Amino acid sequence: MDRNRLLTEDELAEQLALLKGWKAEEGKRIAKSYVFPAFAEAVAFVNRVAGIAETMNHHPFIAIDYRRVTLRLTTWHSGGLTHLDIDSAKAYDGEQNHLLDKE
Ligand SMILES: C[C@H](O)[C@H](O)[C@H]1CNC2=NC(N)=NC(=O)C2=N1
Repeated sequence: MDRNRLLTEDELAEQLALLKGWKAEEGKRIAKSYVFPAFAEAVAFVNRVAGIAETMNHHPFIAIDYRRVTLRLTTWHSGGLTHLDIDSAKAYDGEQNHLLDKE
């Protein structure tokens, strides 16, 4: 399957239903905010996200606002949302759960 192909609205709705806390923005991006107990954990999470992004060669927009990290995903070369964005969101959420396990 071509993971660079733009998702249809139905595909996007289906995929978002499988993800927790990710919201579509103008049908072109998906975004999620994660809140951590302290700034240091927020930064550690961003470093994990960076490692995943490099491995997948698919990079999110990242905002760190003290303990809140907001990630935004879109596939630049496709001009919208693809399976690459969904795959990335799942990978980041996996990292997040890992962090929660630690607490
Ligand atoms: C050359 C390199 O493969 C491309 O620029 C990659 C890098 N990371 C990327 N990240 C995202 N979100 N979309 C892209 O189209 C993309 N393309």
